[in-house]
Amino acid sequence: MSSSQRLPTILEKIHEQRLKDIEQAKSTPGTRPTDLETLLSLNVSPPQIALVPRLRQTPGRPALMAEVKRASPSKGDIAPNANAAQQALSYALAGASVISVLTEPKWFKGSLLDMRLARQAIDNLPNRPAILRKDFIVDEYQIQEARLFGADTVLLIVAMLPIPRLKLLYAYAKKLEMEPLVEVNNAEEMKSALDLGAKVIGVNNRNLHNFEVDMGTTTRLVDMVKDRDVILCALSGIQSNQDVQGYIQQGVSAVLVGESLMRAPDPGAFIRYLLDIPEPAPKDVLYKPLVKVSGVKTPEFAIAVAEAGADFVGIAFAPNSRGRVSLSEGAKIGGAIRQYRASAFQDSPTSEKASKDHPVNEPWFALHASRLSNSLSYGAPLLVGIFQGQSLDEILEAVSVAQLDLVQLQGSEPIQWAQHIPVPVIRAFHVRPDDGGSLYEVTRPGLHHFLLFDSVGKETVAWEAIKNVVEEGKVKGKGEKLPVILAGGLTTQNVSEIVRTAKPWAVDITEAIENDLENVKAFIKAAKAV
Ligand SMILES: O=C(O)c1ccccc1NCC(=O)[C@H](O)[C@H](O)COP(=O)(O)O
Repeated sequence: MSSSQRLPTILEKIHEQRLKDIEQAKSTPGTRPTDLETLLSLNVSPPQIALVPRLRQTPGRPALMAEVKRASPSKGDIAPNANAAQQALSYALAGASVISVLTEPKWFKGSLLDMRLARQAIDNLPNRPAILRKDFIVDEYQIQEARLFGADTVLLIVAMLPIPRLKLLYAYAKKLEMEPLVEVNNAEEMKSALDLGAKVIGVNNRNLHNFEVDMGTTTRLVDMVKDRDVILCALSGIQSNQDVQGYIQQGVSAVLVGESLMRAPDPGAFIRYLLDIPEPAPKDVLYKPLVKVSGVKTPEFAIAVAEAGADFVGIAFAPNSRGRVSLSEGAKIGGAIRQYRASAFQDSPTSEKASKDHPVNEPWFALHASRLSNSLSYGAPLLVGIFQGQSLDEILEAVSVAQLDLVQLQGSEPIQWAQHIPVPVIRAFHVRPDDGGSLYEVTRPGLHHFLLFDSVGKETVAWEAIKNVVEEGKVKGKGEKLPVILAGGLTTQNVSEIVRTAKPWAVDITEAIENDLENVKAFIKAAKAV
């Protein structure tokens, strides 16, 4: 024990239970200490990020540690039906720097699986928050579990640990490249944390003897860390923007919020309120879709299509495609597009310097759609190679020979191939009118970058069948639907109406209309006339 005070009863009980849990896990085949050692040496633990720089990314406002907490000893059930992955994703998209996941099952109704799923839900974000295993850590074994289940850091509670044990656990966490959050509740514990060399110290406003929350607990300890290289966090009881503002004025750098976030009907909106982050502009408005013209067979026609305002030029390498091009024809079209782009780039005003800010977190498909839309600002189209039933080697050869900007896979290829192709991938799905909810796999983030919905045969794409999937792309509190490319049966006559109802990110006209440039121009005009 670190102080002469008796451990609070609930901590004693939790401590005792956690020791039993650890013993049981250690004696279970598959999770014995030697198993965990082997798993760590195999590098199967997900890659980690460093806590301190992640917490320092938000100059001008405190970093938020947003907690997944279904229940607690002091409050009983808080949000017993909460979904850890969904909660974590909404925290991450709203600007949390850390997702704290309570993994204690008995009093907090949490688990390591919760933490793993929370991690998976945010894994494809370009600037994901760090994952904190919030538990009662008394053994190195729990730190190993934390790493294997995707944590970037762990909590060490000074009140629970004799100083020599605290030192060993702190050193072990550092050995696994985790800077722990060290929790204190009074000046004596703060001194122990500082002596330890802790870089991230959290002051718990909750008195663990009687559960009373005194928001002044953090305030009284602020001076002890002044002028030190320590990130000070206020933990517990934070419910309002005024609470956060008060701590900022006192020099607190981070706040940890559990219960009030778990009770908020819209956690994203609540985070924006807590941190004074403005509401994002709604994106679900009518905007001009991008246009992809596919089936281009010659360099001359590719340039004419580019000049007509197409955003993508599609060339088909698929053997059974009507507009099939050979590798050498593809190379000539690729060369022409590169040349066209170089002259468009020279004519355009000097580009803005790339932003040095950290990337903003957006859902996977929205992120890639907005990045690509921004990259089109030079007015030159991107070249897409379309493949069906071909080997990965054939695809890679065509990417290199024709200098493709994107690859379109027509659907029968393994979904993981996107990981092996060095340019972004559009995945096509052929939709039958009765496909309804069977399209969930297509929206899996982290593999292909863009979704193209095509019809089966010559019909117009069955928009109604995929409407729900596209609408459900909306992430709670973010209000964005899935950006999709629509193809199949689109014509100059029907495209305006489809754009108005389906609001696709892009539309595709296939077969390049037998080199009918006037039709291509009319299609582009109709698609963009919203
Ligand atoms: O929350 C409890 O009742 C509790 C009881 C005993 C030990 C720990 C406990 N909570 C863990 C925490 O540190 C809080 O979950 C965390 O600081 C968030 O607090 P809040 O925002 O008040 O939910």
